[in-house]
Amino acid sequence: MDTNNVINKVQKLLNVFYVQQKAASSVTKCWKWNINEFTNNQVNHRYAVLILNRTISQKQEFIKKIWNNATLRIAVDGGMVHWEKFVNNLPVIDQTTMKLPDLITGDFDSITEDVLEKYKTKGCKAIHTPDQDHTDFTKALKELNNYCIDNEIQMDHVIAIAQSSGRIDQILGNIQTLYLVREERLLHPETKMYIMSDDSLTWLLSPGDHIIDIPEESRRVKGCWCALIPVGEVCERVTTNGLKWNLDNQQLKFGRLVSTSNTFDGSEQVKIKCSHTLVWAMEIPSLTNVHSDKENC
Ligand SMILES: Cc1ncc(C[n+]2csc(CCOP(=O)(O)OP(=O)(O)O)c2C)c(N)n1
Ligand SMILES: O=c1ccn([C@@H]2O[C@H](COP(=O)(O)O)[C@@H](O)[C@H]2O)c(=O)[nH]1
Repeated sequence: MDTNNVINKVQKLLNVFYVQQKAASSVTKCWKWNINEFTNNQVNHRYAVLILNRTISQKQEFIKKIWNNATLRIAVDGGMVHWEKFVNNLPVIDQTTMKLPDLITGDFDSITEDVLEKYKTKGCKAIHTPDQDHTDFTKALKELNNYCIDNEIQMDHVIAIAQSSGRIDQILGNIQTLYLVREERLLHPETKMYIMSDDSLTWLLSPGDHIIDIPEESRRVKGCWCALIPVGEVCERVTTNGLKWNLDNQQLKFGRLVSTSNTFDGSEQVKIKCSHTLVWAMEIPSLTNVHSDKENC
């Protein structure tokens, strides 16, 4: 075969590859979000829980269950101190039932030395992540991924327990971590990543179609909030179903329209089609005691 023939053949192969890639990327992706898989401890779902450096504000019963049923438990730096406080505040009989963290990670500038030593002695694995160009949260997810690869397991969900109060740099930094999970493939692409803050869950909606199962309580409790926020980029086109204030092929953009204080219309599912990435956040009242006085619909 002469050189021209070889070049022709390679070009044809490249064309086929290019057409296949284009076809694959033009297929709209559809994501199904069923948070009951971890909020209600449904069996057969693998998830990891991380405790970030904020007070744990969810109900004790909820945290006990989600923590003990997790496949992997990580305390991130000062998160370890909050976890210890949480356990010490439980009735004595419950304290012994709490599983230990599998990993304690971080640059260790917030955890106290005595707490770190105490849990190392109890057998928890401590991983020092000193890099100062990434947050301890981001680095903890890298360690989580290493753990999954080493142990040949794949998580369905990863839930980081934080708070949307206090330091605004940390609040936005945590959203940045959600973006890094996708952009830098910090986790397996099928693993869904959430931030749980007080009585809400936040996650990223990538361009495509999304079907979110709405827990019964979020539909029933009057004024349960949800939001669609174009944090990382302008979202040129958004269409929704299942919200009180639906969008119809509209643009979401800071300085123009941002969908905060939206709520559900009672449908079992919310459907969202978005051309660009959005931050989705929703209230799940039973996670905390704060809104227990809210009216039922
Ligand atoms: C451009 C730039 N800005 C800021 C920093 C500093 N920085 C970014 S992430 C990080 C580590 C933060 O650690 P974390 O434990 O997540 O938060 P802390 O409570 O220690 O502030 C630091 C110091 C940087 N490396 N580069
Ligand atoms: O106010 C805060 C402080 C921290 N976080 C998150 O927790 C981790 C660990 O924090 P350390 O201060 O290093 O213990 C940090 O990376 C943040 O993701 C927070 O959400 N709010």
